[in-house]
Amino acid sequence: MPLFGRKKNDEALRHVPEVAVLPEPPAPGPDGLRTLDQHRDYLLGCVEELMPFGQHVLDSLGLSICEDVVSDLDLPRFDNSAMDGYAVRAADVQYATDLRPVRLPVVGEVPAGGAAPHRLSPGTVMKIMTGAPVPGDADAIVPYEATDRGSADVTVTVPSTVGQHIRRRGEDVAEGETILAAGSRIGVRDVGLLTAVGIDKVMVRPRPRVVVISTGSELVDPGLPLSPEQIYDSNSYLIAAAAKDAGAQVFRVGHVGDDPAALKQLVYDQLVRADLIVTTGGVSQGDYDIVKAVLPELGATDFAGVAMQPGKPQGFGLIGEDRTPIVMLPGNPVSAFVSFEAFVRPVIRKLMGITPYVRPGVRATAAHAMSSVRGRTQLARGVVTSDETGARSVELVGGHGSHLLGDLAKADALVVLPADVDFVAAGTELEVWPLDQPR
Ligand SMILES: Nc1nc2c(c(=O)[nH]1)N[C@H]1C(S)=C(S)[C@@H](COP(=O)(O)OP(=O)(O)OC[C@H]3O[C@@H](n4cnc5c(N)ncnc54)[C@H](O)[C@@H]3O)O[C@H]1N2
Ligand code: MOO
Repeated sequence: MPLFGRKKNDEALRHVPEVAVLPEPPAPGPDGLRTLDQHRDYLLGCVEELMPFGQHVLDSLGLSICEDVVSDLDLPRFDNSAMDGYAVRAADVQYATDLRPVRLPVVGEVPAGGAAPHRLSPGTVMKIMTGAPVPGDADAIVPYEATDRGSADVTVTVPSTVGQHIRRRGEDVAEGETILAAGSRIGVRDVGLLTAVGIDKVMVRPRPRVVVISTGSELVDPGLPLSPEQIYDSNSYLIAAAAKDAGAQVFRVGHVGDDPAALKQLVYDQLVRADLIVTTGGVSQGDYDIVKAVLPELGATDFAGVAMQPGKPQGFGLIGEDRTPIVMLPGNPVSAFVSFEAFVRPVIRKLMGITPYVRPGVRATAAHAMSSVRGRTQLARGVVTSDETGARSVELVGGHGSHLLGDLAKADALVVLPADVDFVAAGTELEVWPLDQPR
């Protein structure tokens, strides 16, 4: 059943937009496969950053800003007190001690938010609260603790120096200063700074709306009973969680059975709210691998073998009237996850304008010998440890099987075993992709 009010008919579903043409895909190697880097770069070349728009500053957390932000204000805005106490002329109290206290009349009071008098006469003081503007000609603040806290007169028993406990106008941020450069990602502390200079909206690239669909007639939603031949749909949750972690606004549609018409209708229905669609399953050689069969009817698609393990069968397309990108991942759960890290996360980062699109890996030495498959970049699951000097080593968790979700959950990194080796000796330096690093 269609999920949205948009009118649909068979005619629309039969229509493959004429504009839907993909750029020339990378040529496969002699083994018929393209490399991981070639495939990722191809996908990145097929998608564009989302258009920026003005967003409330709190909703912009984690998003990429598309303008330089210049402060219209000095911070602090005016000279103000760092202490509750008395605004004084430092010269009047520079020699005050317990033995030689200085007594001065209190001629007024400045609360935070109160206007400061233009002038403090010599030989007088004013009560002042933290954050209140410093009266003209006052050049030091005497905290309550250095006085008898008097109201009409005050006795000062500690000497003061010029500038003491005064926060100077513009000493933190100067008017005209660039506080955030275009292309930066807005962090928690940026939200504090932006609002401190009075900015409530910023131009940012939005969170991509990512629709996640899993395919397979064997799938059942978690929480429901299973018959003996069924399994729970974990992929749609795993990929939805990963997309959320990457910064997307996720719509987890859930699973659809191996029914071509139902899949086509479902994907078509979702186009209205998708900046990116991610499916899992149905891209291999099986008799029921319907994604591969159906998606070309909705736009231009590219199904290819990538020289990686897991994650060899991959699909991509630009579908529907808006040429919405769709990434079609293999169904084995570890394959789907690894493919997400290799291809979908960079695509999401590009849509969001977050650079680098590909998160850089780190180096770690192999803690033990590792076997691999020559001709395929292996993305094995590993655990990284660091010694007291910060040097990292990595050991593998579990086997290479792309069904080993338990092992995947124990891992905290993907270990890149290069395509040109079938064996890695202990102590070899390897690239690893940390999984639990900040977005
Ligand atoms: N004759 C060949 N068979 C297969 C090949 C091949 O080259 N020739 N490639 C294998 C590889 S590698 C992979 S990866 C898989 C990919 O297959 P599909 O993308 O078509 O995925 P499915 O067949 O739908 O499922 C594979 C596997 O994963 C389980 N699965 C699927 N969806 C979910 C889900 N949402 N939650 C949990 N588990 C899921 C499914 O039950 C299967 O066990 O093809 C190989 N075969
Ligand atoms: O290449 Mo498949 O993705 O190993 O399991």
